[in-house]
Amino acid sequence: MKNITFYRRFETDILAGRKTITLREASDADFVAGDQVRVSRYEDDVYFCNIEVTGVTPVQFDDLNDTHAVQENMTLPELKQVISEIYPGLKELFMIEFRLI
Ligand SMILES: CC(=O)Nc1cc[nH]c(=O)n1
Repeated sequence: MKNITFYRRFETDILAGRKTITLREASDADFVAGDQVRVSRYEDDVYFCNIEVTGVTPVQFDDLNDTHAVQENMTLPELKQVISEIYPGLKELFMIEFRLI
């Protein structure tokens, strides 16, 4: 089974179903719809759930919108700030949509 890690601060939102996408650089987006993926925390690799990937779509940083922000349980300015901190200067992102399984 493939694995993906999330920062610890996202764990509660994922488990509550409030965060249903993740925006990743290309090297971290090697998923296709239907993949069942083990999820662990980036900081300590502690497992916390499994997800099913429901879609993978390229998205430009400059095209991020309120729908993406809602899917991340953030405001759009918060989302742009977070992504800018994780991937400074990166314009081409991939939106991985998922559901808890
Ligand atoms: C570990 C890691 O890169 N986590 C990320 C990155 C972007 N979005 C996200 O939800 N989680």
